[in-house]
Amino acid sequence: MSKKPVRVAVTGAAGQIGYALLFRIASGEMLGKDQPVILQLLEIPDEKAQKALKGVMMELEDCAFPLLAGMEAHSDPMNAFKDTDYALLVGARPRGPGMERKDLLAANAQIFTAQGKALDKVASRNVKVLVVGNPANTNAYIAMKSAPSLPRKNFTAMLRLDHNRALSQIAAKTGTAVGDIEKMVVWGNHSPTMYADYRFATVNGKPVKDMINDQAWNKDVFLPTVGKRGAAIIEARGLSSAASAANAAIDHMRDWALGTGSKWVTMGIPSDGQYGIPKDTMFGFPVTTANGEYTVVDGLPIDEFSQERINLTLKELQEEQQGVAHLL
Ligand SMILES: NC(=O)C1=CN([C@@H]2O[C@H](COP(=O)(O)OP(=O)(O)OC[C@H]3O[C@@H](n4cnc5c(N)ncnc54)[C@H](O)[C@@H]3O)[C@@H](O)[C@H]2O)C=CC1
Ligand SMILES: O=C([O-])CC(=O)C(=O)O
Repeated sequence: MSKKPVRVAVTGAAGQIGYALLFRIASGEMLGKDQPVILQLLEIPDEKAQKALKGVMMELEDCAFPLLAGMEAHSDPMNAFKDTDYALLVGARPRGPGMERKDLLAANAQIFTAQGKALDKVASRNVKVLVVGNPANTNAYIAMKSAPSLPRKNFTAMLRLDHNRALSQIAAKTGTAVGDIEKMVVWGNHSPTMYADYRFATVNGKPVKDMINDQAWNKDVFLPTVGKRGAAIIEARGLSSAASAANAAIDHMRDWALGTGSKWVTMGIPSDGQYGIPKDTMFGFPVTTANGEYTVVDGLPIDEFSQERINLTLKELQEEQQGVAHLL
């Protein structure tokens, strides 16, 4: 017997990440090739955005995806999030000319407060929320704080693109296959302060750290390359990462829903105090997942260099949180 459809809400559905994301969700790449989905798509109440969304929906129709059990266009989160099982919050206000980080934070705080409240009221009590829109960690924190009746653990931020970027850089450096690398970690904020950490990584069981054995490369090449990759893509493409961001969102949700076994992945999740990160800070941690739940890989040794990097990204996140505290 075929499975009951699940409801997947996507915000910013007519944007460039949306265009790279929706077709893959509808084809079963996120939740499995046997899981029908109903897409509940949210765009701003603007004629041009809603018209563009209709165009994307026409294309989704034209794919005749067997797993696409329904599709809705919305301009109000209270409708878009009704009974939703999964919510991918992609839509956000991008940084415009002359905008400071705090202006961006304030503009997005309004969006994510409203969306958190709507999720709180109308979503499934088991909803799995992934925030992609930047600043992703703080937006996820705001949504979580605005949804007090939902479990905190339901709210996550996307660090998976950083994780995947780190894997590719290590594969290139060591001349190995991406798929053979295990135990990569990216700590902290989705921003250039993130700490991509390959101290525990292995390739076919061999330690990557020993294969590279070059702390100067780690500090001066690897970390800046991964940390500033988003800016490098913008510089090259004239547009920010979209297909790779959508791919990371699929990876994040698929692993959360379907399980990783013993494989480590990075998720931005509200801290329970692990590694000295204050409770509720939306922080990138190594996790494994099973039965729809994630578990932090705890107790890893943190050396002096790593502690410094973790402190730096934590400080930035705390400043972002303080910047929006008056709005919550
Ligand atoms: N966490 C991560 O790793 C990454 C995050 N991003 C972020 O993802 C976000 C989306 O990127 P793109 O799709 O390239 O941008 P985009 O500008 O192409 O699309 C964003 C869409 O969101 C819509 N939108 C804005 N406010 C909304 C709201 N309140 N409700 C519903 N829809 C709303 C806009 O109308 C637009 O269609 C940006 O904030 C970007 O910085 C991008 C790449 C990686
Ligand atoms: O840098 C940006 O604006 C987009 C982004 O988050 C990324 O590519 O990591």
